[in-house]
Amino acid sequence: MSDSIQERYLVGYALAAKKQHSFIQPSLIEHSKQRGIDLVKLDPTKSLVEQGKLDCIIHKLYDVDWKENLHKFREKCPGVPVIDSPEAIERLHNRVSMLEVITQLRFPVSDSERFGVPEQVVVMDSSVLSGGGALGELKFPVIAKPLDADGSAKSHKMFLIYDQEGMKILKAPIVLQEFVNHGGVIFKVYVVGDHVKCVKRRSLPDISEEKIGTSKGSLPFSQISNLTAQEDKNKEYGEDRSLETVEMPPSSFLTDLAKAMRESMGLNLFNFDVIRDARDANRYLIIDINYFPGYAKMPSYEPVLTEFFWDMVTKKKHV
Ligand SMILES: O=P(O)(O)O[C@@H]1[C@@H](OP(=O)(O)O)[C@H](OP(=O)(O)O)[C@H](O)[C@H](OP(=O)(O)O)[C@H]1OP(=O)(O)O
Ligand SMILES: Nc1ncnc2c1ncn2[C@@H]1O[C@H](COP(=O)(O)OP(=O)(O)O)[C@@H](O)[C@H]1O
Ligand SMILES: [Mg+2]
Ligand SMILES: [Mg+2]
Repeated sequence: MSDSIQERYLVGYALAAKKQHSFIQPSLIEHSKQRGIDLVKLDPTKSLVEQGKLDCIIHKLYDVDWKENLHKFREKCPGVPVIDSPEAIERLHNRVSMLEVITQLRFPVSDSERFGVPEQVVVMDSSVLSGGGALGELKFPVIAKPLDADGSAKSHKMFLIYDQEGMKILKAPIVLQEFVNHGGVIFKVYVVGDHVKCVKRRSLPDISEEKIGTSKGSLPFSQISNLTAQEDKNKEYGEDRSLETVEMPPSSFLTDLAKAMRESMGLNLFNFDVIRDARDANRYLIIDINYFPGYAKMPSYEPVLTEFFWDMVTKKKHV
């Protein structure tokens, strides 16, 4: 079929400048174009109905004006898929409601693999942090994570806390989460509609009982899974740890889990971080869920995203 008679579709995107730069790559534009899909940048400040005959919208913007703009568009054009609904995305902006998704899943667990989330408590009042009772049943070491997961640099600033003294650096609201030894590797599971792809990434190294006994205070870190091997080495988080020999979790387990999460959250574009308990190889813990992550780092990102756009514009089912 020649280009002139092939039906063409319009996918509008509304993304922050950094995200646009990493996601809307020439290779993706070209791939989609070949499939009859044109990617068009939206002006989030202007009415969406006046920006072309859109067949689908993708977005990662959180301000009130944008949500209002989207809301009006959804009312006027209810048949056009908006990927995803702001209300569904919102749940991932808080590290407590994010992991409640997992604890509420009614997913038939396989005979071997089990899943859950690490024990955690949320502290809303900074004065509680200086007293001894903030941890409840949890034991040191813990990871302290900002409660808000709103995409700001601040929301990724974490601390490994070894003792009560280390708690002094923290400010509420904060989530204190049990540190689980997991062999220094996380599995990042990317979800794009029906498509599920798992990759391995570096993580914090295990902490031995001996180290727990001798370490004091706190250790700050941020976005450790995005460090290169060299940066990882320089930061002295451990030896240069090769990921190649690490066994992947069974893919059917991850696919089933991703499907259950997708349906439960009503989201199509997200990834989640999974660790495997070093003391129990069949126990997997979900520690983080991210809306619209860095897909350009996912293998085959162009064909996978193009296929997803195709499914959306041709009105195949989406959650
Ligand atoms: O920028 P990238 O490509 O590293 O992507 C970030 C993600 O990295 P990942 O793809 O999981 O390795 C990153 O994932 P992590 O939180 O590091 O697990 C987030 O999704 C981040 O978005 P936000 O800051 O939480 O809104 C993502 O940032 P944005 O691209 O959305 O700003
Ligand atoms: N409970 C935990 N036990 C051990 N390591 C953890 C735990 N939670 C987080 N980490 C490590 O900290 C990193 C950052 O935590 P994460 O919750 O994924 O925050 P972010 O949203 O910034 O990616 C993880 O990729 C992992 O390396
Ligand atoms: Mg993470
Ligand atoms: Mg995250």
